[in-house]
Amino acid sequence: MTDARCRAVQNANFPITSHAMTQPSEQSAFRPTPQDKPMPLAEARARIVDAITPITDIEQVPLPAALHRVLAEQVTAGVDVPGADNSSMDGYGYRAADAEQDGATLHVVGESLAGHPFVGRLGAGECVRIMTGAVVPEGVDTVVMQENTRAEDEQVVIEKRPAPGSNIRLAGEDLKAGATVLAAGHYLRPADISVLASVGVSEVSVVRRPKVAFFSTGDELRPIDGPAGRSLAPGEIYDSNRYGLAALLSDLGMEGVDLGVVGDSREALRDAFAEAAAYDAVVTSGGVSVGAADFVLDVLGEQGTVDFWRVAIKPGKPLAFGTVGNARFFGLPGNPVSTAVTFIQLVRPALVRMAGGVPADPIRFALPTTADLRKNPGRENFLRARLVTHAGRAAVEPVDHQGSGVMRSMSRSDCFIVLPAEQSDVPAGEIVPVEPFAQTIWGQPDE
Ligand SMILES: Nc1nc2c(c(=O)[nH]1)N[C@H]1C(S)=C(S)[C@@H](COP(=O)(O)OP(=O)(O)OC[C@H]3O[C@@H](n4cnc5c(N)ncnc54)[C@H](O)[C@@H]3O)O[C@H]1N2
Ligand code: MOO
Repeated sequence: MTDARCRAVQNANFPITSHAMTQPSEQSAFRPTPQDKPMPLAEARARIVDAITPITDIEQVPLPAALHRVLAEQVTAGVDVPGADNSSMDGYGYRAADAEQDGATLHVVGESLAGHPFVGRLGAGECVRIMTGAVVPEGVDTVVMQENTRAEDEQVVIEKRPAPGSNIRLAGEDLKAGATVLAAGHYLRPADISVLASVGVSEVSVVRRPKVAFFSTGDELRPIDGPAGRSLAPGEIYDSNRYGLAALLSDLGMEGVDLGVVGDSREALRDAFAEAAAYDAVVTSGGVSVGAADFVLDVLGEQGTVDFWRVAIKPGKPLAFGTVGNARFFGLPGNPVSTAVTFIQLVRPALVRMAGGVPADPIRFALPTTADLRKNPGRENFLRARLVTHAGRAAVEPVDHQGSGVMRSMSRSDCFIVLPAEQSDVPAGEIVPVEPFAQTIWGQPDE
């Protein structure tokens, strides 16, 4: 294929969701070449997220099972929260007009407890003992906290008056009946479960979880649960990526479907692609570079479609994105750190959108690096690093070994140092952009 043809297809912004694109056809003959410039990460991310169609299948689940799911429909409040004006303090409720100065004495005519309201109306010079959360009786407009009073038999002396209207939480001040509690697309966190319970919701409609098939490719790979007692043959390595991918998917709340290890042959890959095509998404590791045994891109072209190949990041350059059947396809590079970085940067936002959610923009902040950083201009770099306190100030410390095969560099880190594509070496002490691993992944719809 000529460069010109590649360029034309890459720039055509073709509708990736169209039926034609999901069938092996002449269009699927599109193959990017290593002469094409890798795509900048921001463009790849926008392109992938735009290409994702959110799942619209709905499931009804009891509220306690809705944690970490995405609301499929907006929830409207059926009641006011709180349901009635109530006290925010244990103390005495009275009419401000009856206590014009400190030291005013009022007659205690009853009690209002949470769950046991005072029945009746307050007369002049009267007050009720009232507890936190108890309904404010008719006529009461102010509550004084108990510590600022002195009880004397049936009377109470208000030693220090609060401002009129104090310590009363108004009906509906949190939510009014009829108001939107949470919008469709809201990712449910523990506080949301509590808010939904506060309006009496016992069941919610949530989006079906994406089913994501994953497999690793490579003749050298040995599953960790292979024949007991057999040691690794020469050239074999344990298949760590598949387990890492399973964990990343599970962490994101996806339903992962493990299709195992697929050998480095076109036939084996064709079978695996055919099986994977039935899912919502497919994530693979390995076989996407230019090596003699790298067939993933070829088979993707034959059995599905290639949208783009190669992203200008390090690690993670030879990523392939496309479709296979109705599934979105993410062919991640095999070097373990590259697999993890591309999953975090590109697959994760795509799956959040597929799950009906809103991918949050990555959070980055600026910190000085404690060590020199090596960097060749060309690709955006994701160095693995730790947040530290250095000479009494927050700083970021890169880990020693930054090779894309050194997975311990990720496991010992808690953040990336993100160096822009055009950046060259950075001396210790310079301020660099830092992206923490632990950050909000699920944004929220406008509510
Ligand atoms: N001539 C070129 N060679 C390479 C290029 C290039 O541009 N030109 N790119 C390099 C980059 S960058 C990466 S990343 C790798 C990616 O290659 P593949 O996706 O084809 O990955 P493999 O060759 O299959 O494997 C790479 C490496 O990772 C190990 N691996 C693979 N799968 C697993 C697994 N499931 N668990 C653990 N380790 C795995 C594999 O054994 C290799 O060591 O290509 C560079 N080459
Ligand atoms: O850029 Mo590759 O993905 O690290 O070795």
